[in-house]
This record gives sequence, structure tokens and C-alpha cells, in this order.
Amino acid sequence: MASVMFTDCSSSTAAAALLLPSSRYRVRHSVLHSLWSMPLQFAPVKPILLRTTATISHASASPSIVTADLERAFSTNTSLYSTAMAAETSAKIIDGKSIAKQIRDEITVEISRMKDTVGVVPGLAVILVGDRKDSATYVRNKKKACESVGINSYEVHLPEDSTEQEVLTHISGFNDDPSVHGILVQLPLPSHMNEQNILNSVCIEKDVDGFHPLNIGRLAMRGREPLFVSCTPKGCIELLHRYGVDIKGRRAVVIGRSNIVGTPAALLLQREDATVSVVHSRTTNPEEITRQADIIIAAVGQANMVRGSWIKPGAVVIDVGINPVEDAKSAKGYCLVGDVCYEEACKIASAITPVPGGVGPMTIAMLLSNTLTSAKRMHNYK
Ligand SMILES: Nc1nc2c(c(=O)[nH]1)N[C@@H](CN(C=O)c1ccc(C(=O)N[C@@H](CCC(=O)O)C(=O)O)cc1)CN2
Repeated sequence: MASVMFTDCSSSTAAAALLLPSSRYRVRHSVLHSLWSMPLQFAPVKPILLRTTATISHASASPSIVTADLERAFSTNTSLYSTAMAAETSAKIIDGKSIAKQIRDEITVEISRMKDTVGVVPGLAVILVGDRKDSATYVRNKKKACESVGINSYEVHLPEDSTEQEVLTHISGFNDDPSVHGILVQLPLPSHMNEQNILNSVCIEKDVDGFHPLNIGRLAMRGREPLFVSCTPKGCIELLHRYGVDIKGRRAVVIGRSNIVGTPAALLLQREDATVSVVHSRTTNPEEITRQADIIIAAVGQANMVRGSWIKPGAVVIDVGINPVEDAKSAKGYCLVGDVCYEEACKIASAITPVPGGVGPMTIAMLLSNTLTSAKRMHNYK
């Protein structure tokens, strides 16, 4: 369970203790509050280059992105570049919801082609343990997304007090089942379970979440290829590609160093030839480091932590955070905000993901993409 913050960026660290579904990738607020909220001077610098919308619509037509990890959605040698918008104009919105829809459409076509050609239908097994409402919602959305593209889904829902061994037994069954091409265990797991043991037991050929240490290890090594890249970081990079953001040679800052987002996001950016810094709860002067970045990926789980003054004019901002904040105007009494103070950032960045509707939908789209990749690989289908 997570606390609810206030929507106003200036009071972002004042938590009101209401009980709500947890935000993702949560870190200890008390540590972050003191270490991350020191004000810094604003220093204007050069904006990053973005391709124009003409290139983006070209990108939309390409189906190639779903066929291989990190494959480029479109050629990078187009000369349609423009300088980013000036600081006083609003940032371009990086629309994860619509890109995710495009990707689902591309996957639907691929799956139908594979079924018609070799008679194989990809299968995804999902294991959910416990009664967290947010996890149940994510699993439901994953099942719906599978249905929408033609992937078979198999769900095991275990009670909160299940044993680790029960989870391992189900994983072992799915590891041996040829109709299952992808296995995922919804996180977080109940605290009495050893997450590491459980994630290690998913066979790497079916590790569509990309959480197995061998897949993460391969991602970290030059000359090695992971079989799968975890879905949220992969979705972040996919958004940058599809919006024509140059990564090569750029300075990137990843805020947060979790195993499932921050660390793989930093590794992916490095593979794309960015110069990468990771800012975390023990970083001194996080604002100063972040303000040098052309590309920022914020994945820390603290509402509105990244203020406008942290952002270099023209930078591209990918906000992974999904944090509930108090909102009297909403029927639910809360709304979702990111780790970045959107109202400030959109005046300074050249492009930014919204929350909701940014990275979140991409996580599920990338899961579908990984499941398709897995089925193709197992059946040697191009
Ligand atoms: N096994 C895994 N566990 C978890 C993962 C994961 O990738 N694999 N990631 C998160 C949760 N998650 C998927 O599992 C996820 C979170 C959020 C969204 C999403 O679409 N968010 C929407 C807003 C949703 C809302 O209204 O509540 C958005 O940002 O627009 C999708 C998937 C932790 N666990």
C-alpha cells in the first residue's frame, strides 16, 4: 500500500497517509525527501534534436519493431530534423497509449500470419500471488491485451499465504509446457517469498519479463544478447525510437536504479551509444547531473520529484513513475502523476511522456512483443 501525495508539485514531498494501490518501483520516501529536494540554479543549455512529425508518421507505417528486440522502427538516415521547441513553447507529448495501440495492431497481423503459416499460437502464462488490487488490475489488463492480439493466456492465481514451493511448482509446469512461450510472475510478491529464487526458476527461453539474471547479465555485456529485455525499459526506448529521438552520442540520465526499470534502462541507453549517468538516493547534487541530460528517464516512484529546474531546455523526458496523489476533483479521491512535475517540465522539455498514457501502456505492449518473439524463436519462424 502506498501513501497519497498532493498534486501540486511544490508540495510533492508532503505525503497524506491514505491507503491506495501502490505505485510502481516505490522507494523509501523519507530518504529521498532529504536527499533529493535541494533547490539548484537554472542554467539554460542547448536543446536536443528531434525529428519532425513527418518522420514520425513514416515510423508509424513500419511493422518491423515487433519482430526483434531493439530493432529500429525506421531508418535513422532521414534528414528531416528540426531543433527542439524553445523553452517557452510546450513540449511535444509522447503518446504511449497510441504507440502501444499501433504495436498491438502490428502484433495482431504477425500472429495471424504465423498461425496461418505454421499453425502456432503464442501462449503467455501469468502467475499472480495475493490480493493486491493494483497487481490484479495489471494482470487483468495483460490478459485482455493478449486476447486482443490473439495470444493464448493462462493464469494461475494463488492466495497470499501460498508457499514459495507452490509458485515454483507452477513455474516448473509452465517451463515444460510447449504451448506456453512466455511466463511471468506478477511483482511484487508477498514478503515471505524469495523473489530471487522465483525469478531464477523461469527458464530463460520463456522469461518474457526479462528479469532472469542471465538475461540481465547478457544485457550488461558487450557482444552478448539477452533473449528478452524487460518490458518497461524496452518500452521507454521504443518510444524514443518511434518519436525519432536521437540517442547516439547524447547524454542520458536515468533516475532510479531498480532491477526492473532503472538498471536495465541505463544498460539499454548505453547499448544505444548514449553517455549514461544513473542518479539515485545517494547521489549528491542530483539536479545538477540531471540538468546535463538530453534524455531523462525518471523511474524512482516519488510523485513530482523532478522539478522544472532539473531539466535542460529541449531535453526529452520519459516519466516511468505512476504515483497516486490526492485529488478532490476526482471521484476516486486521487489521480495518478509521474515522478516528474509535468506542469513545470512541459514548459522546458522538447518532448515528454504523460502519466497516465505514457510508459504504462508500453509495458504491456512490450510484453506482447516479447511473447511473440519467444514463440517465433521456439518454432524457428521468421
Ligand atoms: N512481472 C512484472 N511485474 C510488474 C511489472 C512488470 O513489467 N512485470 N511492472 C509493474 C506493473 N505493470 C505491469 O505489470 C504495469 C503498470 C502500469 C501499467 C499502465 O498501463 N499504467 C497506466 C495507468 C494505469 C491506471 O490507471 O492505474 C498508465 O500509465 O497509463 C501497465 C503495467 C510492476 N509489476
